[in-house]
Amino acid sequence: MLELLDITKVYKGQKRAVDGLTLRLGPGLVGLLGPNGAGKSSLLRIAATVTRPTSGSVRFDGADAVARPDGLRRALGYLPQDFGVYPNLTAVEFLAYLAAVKGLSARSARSRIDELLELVNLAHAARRPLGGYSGGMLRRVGIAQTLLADPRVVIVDEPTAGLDPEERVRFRNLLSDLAADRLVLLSTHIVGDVESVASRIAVVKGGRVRLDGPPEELLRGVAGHVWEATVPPEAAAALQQRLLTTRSVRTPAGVRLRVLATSRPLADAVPVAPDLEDAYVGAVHR
Ligand SMILES: Nc1ncnc2c1ncn2[C@@H]1O[C@H](COP(=O)(O)OP(=O)(O)OP(=O)(O)O)[C@@H](O)[C@H]1O
Repeated sequence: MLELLDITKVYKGQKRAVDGLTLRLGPGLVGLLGPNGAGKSSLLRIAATVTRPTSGSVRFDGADAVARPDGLRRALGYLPQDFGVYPNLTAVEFLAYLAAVKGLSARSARSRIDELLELVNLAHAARRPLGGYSGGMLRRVGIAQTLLADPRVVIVDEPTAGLDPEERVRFRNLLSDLAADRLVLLSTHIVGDVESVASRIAVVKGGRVRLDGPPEELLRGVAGHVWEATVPPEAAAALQQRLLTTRSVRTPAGVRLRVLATSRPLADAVPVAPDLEDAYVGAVHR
């Protein structure tokens, strides 16, 4: 459906933000996971036809979406990282304004907006000015906005930034529902945002894909390589320097280190089942 082929983005006088990256995407929730500065936003802006790649191509249903972006734009809902609202408008007024910008007729926009505010659980606040909304509510307005034209592709850039844990869960579930019959491409630097909901995760660093596949496959990749050992607190810092540590927790018995290693890293280390955080850290530090 959406193909990002050998994409490179070089900003003026800057290093490469995206470096020969290829992703072929179909329906489902795809998590683009990577540390700050990995190139996620740059890639999503290119996928959303907001920015052109320096080289490489974007194809939507086989057609060139760089030279002729209109087809993709019609099928697309995009929530940028820096999504802003007009604080004096109510949710209904703001969405009606955006619907008009998108060229939707006032009548179809009206019923669609009611539907969407219901979907994102904002019907109760529909007629309140956005200036009084919480961060989580504004993110949900942002999501509602992406869905105005019933898009086949939804691209959301770090939508959970600034949300509290409860809002995060609600948001994750909403995106997961949306992905039942469309492509939802979501960027984040938090493994928990995509764990349990993504059908596919691509780990990006330095503008390249370091790891890509369904979560189960990512877990299989580190199976047998994750270990835990409890070490004396005074030894922990040096060991963390030497070993690839995915977690360290202070316990009454000492510091419990979780370590990625192909063979037993410490005499009393025991093998443990991997989780996605292990796979992510492994991919980013490889
Ligand atoms: N408009 C721009 N002009 C110059 N450099 C840019 C621009 N946008 C991004 N960069 C640089 O490109 C690199 C990748 O940035 P990008 O925002 O795509 O990464 P990211 O993974 O989304 O990170 P973050 O989560 O911090 O937004 C960074 O080094 C960034 O400083």
